[in-house]
Amino acid sequence: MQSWVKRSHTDTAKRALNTTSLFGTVCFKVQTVLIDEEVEMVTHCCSLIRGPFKSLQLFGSRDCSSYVSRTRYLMRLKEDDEACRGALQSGNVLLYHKLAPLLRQTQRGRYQLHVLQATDVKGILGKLGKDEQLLNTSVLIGCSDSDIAQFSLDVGSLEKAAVEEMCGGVFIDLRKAFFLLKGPEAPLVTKGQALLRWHQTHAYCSATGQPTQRNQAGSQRVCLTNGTTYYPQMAPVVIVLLSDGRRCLLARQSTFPLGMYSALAGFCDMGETMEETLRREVAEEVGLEVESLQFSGSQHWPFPQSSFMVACHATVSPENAEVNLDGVELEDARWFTLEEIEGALKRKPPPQSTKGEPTGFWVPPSYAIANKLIQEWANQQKKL
Ligand SMILES: NC(=O)C1=CN([C@@H]2O[C@H](COP(=O)(O)OP(=O)(O)OC[C@H]3O[C@@H](n4cnc5c(N)ncnc54)[C@H](O)[C@@H]3O)[C@@H](O)[C@H]2O)C=CC1
Ligand SMILES: [Mg+2]
Repeated sequence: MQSWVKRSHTDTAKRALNTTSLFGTVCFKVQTVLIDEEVEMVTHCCSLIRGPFKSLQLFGSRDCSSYVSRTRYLMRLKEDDEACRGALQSGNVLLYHKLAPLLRQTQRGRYQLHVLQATDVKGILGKLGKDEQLLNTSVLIGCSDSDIAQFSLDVGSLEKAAVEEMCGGVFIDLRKAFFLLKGPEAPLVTKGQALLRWHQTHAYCSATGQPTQRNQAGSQRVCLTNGTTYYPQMAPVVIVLLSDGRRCLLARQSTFPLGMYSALAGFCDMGETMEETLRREVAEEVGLEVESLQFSGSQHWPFPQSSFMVACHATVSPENAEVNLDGVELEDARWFTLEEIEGALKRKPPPQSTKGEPTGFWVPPSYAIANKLIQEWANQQKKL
């Protein structure tokens, strides 16, 4: 049956499919990509190639999990500028203004990410008399559960209040936004910001001083003069909760909010393993020798720049648990009992305007991986 389909049309159909989002919206994309008289033929070709639209999936993904399909889809968008531009046209866009994300308040007063369609963004740009090309400066940050490519875009060149009014949202500083958002929205908003910030600070090659050019997805930049490729980077950090079997060690820097204590953390030196960093940081900051360690999890941490936090539990012997503080970085470090930790986990952070020491110490909020380490330690101790 396929023999009567002209090869050129089959190829055109394949190209059209390659510029669509993962599922759905095929008819729309075909119509935008092709001239009218080709649409019917191409639509038929599409069904021959992929089967009916409803079951259309790229990469033969009926056999794969949807996670694998989405991952492969994103991988291709990073490699294929044209496909990425196509995905952007029907994608979801998170707006930022000078790196502050756009949130909206629900009727119950809760804050959510304000996710816009690319067509809405174009409408806003048009109304504000800006070139639609600004949309093309978006960077790819993921793929939604409904298989729509997700992008982030900084509209810092537009008037903030005007965009807020048109969108019915508000741009909120990331530190606050991170605290207000729940579930997967928090890491998504930080990823979007981190990638935009990386592009804003890597416009030039550090070897030649010449401009670098990004790919459409924003997953890399290339120096036009010497061809060096730059990729977005995170600085690796080890964060560790020390235990002497009975108590855990928390510390504070003078720059922390009043009363907050956290796990020890430190940047990896060039060439170090995670284990070496952990051992060194503990020795440097509190003068203790680690006996054993156990990996717990990891987190991208956007403050003040992008860090890749690797979280571990570690033990020291109770006989050698006397803290010898490095006063340069830390203001205080103390051993805390399970009872004290349980109290701190329940305590809410004091309002920022609070003057003087709050009554009782508190620990980082749940979105910080330090909190997870502390929770894990407390749960473990309760079992003993
Ligand atoms: N998500 C979480 O739960 C927590 C995250 N953190 C984060 O961990 C990171 C590291 O913690 P610190 O105790 O401050 O590290 P640290 O103990 O290594 O000390 C910071 C110092 O290390 C030097 N340094 C070396 N490489 C650096 C790099 N790539 N970037 C910045 N400074 C570098 C600088 O002199 C800086 O003053 C911080 O960004 C902090 O925000 C800290 C505690 C909890
Ligand atoms: Mg440190």
